[in-house]
Amino acid sequence: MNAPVVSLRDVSVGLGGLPIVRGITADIRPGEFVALLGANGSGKTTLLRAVLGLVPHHRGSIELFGEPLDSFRDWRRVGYVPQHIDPAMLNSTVREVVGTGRLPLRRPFVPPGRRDREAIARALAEVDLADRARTRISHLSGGQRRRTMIARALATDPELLVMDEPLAGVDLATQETLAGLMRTLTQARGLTVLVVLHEPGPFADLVSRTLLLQDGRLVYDGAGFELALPHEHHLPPEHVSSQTDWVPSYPTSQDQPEED
Ligand SMILES: Nc1ncnc2c1ncn2[C@@H]1O[C@H](COP(=O)(O)OP(=O)(O)OP(=O)(O)O)[C@@H](O)[C@H]1O
Repeated sequence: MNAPVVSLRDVSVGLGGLPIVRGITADIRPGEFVALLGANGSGKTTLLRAVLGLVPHHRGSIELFGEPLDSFRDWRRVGYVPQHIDPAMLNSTVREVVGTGRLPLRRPFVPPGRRDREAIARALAEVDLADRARTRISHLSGGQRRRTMIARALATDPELLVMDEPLAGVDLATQETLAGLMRTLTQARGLTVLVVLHEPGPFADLVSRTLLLQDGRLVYDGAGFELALPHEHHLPPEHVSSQTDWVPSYPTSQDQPEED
């Protein structure tokens, strides 16, 4: 069996002094299309950001492509589609934004080379935005902005695509377009996908596996979308994180010196 693309062992994340993600253990293998589901505030985005090293985990271990996250440097292999486009990008053109996806492969302040331009053109063509390359982001529809960010994530030819709620805030027709796009991309590129979704929508057919979070804990890990009411625990007890001994590794109010 192939080595996992993402390996999580007893991963816990705390934010602002509160435990947000609690004792997650899961492997994501090459070619899987994994949906991370859960109610608002269940910790989906936080877990995604921990996998990308954007927030620290306080317990457990994370590996990408068999490499511990701390020493992982090959970010070319990972494409990230955040939920929101950075407002600082609104004045930039589609091509410029997609070009920022090449930064893991470029030297700072050096203009894009031939390979960069080819990769950007390929990514734009794949998301059907080649004719919008010079358009400013502020002039795009919601669906076009999503496709721009997907192209940006594809610009390094990643093996793992991580997406945060790509279906949120766009109409059903756009959701279906995005699902069709993902179907083509996963087949053409053999991508492994980890995607946060609120509900399956048009992605349901694509998803090969669902991880369901409830209050930061993994309460379901199974095939497809045959769900799984959020309050039900579907994992055998030994796989469900209890996390009774969770201790934040940063100062709490009890650690503060008392004021006179
Ligand atoms: N920087 C932070 N400091 C403190 N708490 C935070 C911080 N960021 C997020 N949280 C809290 O962590 C919890 C989980 O947030 P997270 O965004 O991971 O959930 P989610 O499952 O992605 O939710 P949603 O579906 O609403 O996006 C929420 O209660 C949120 O308020």
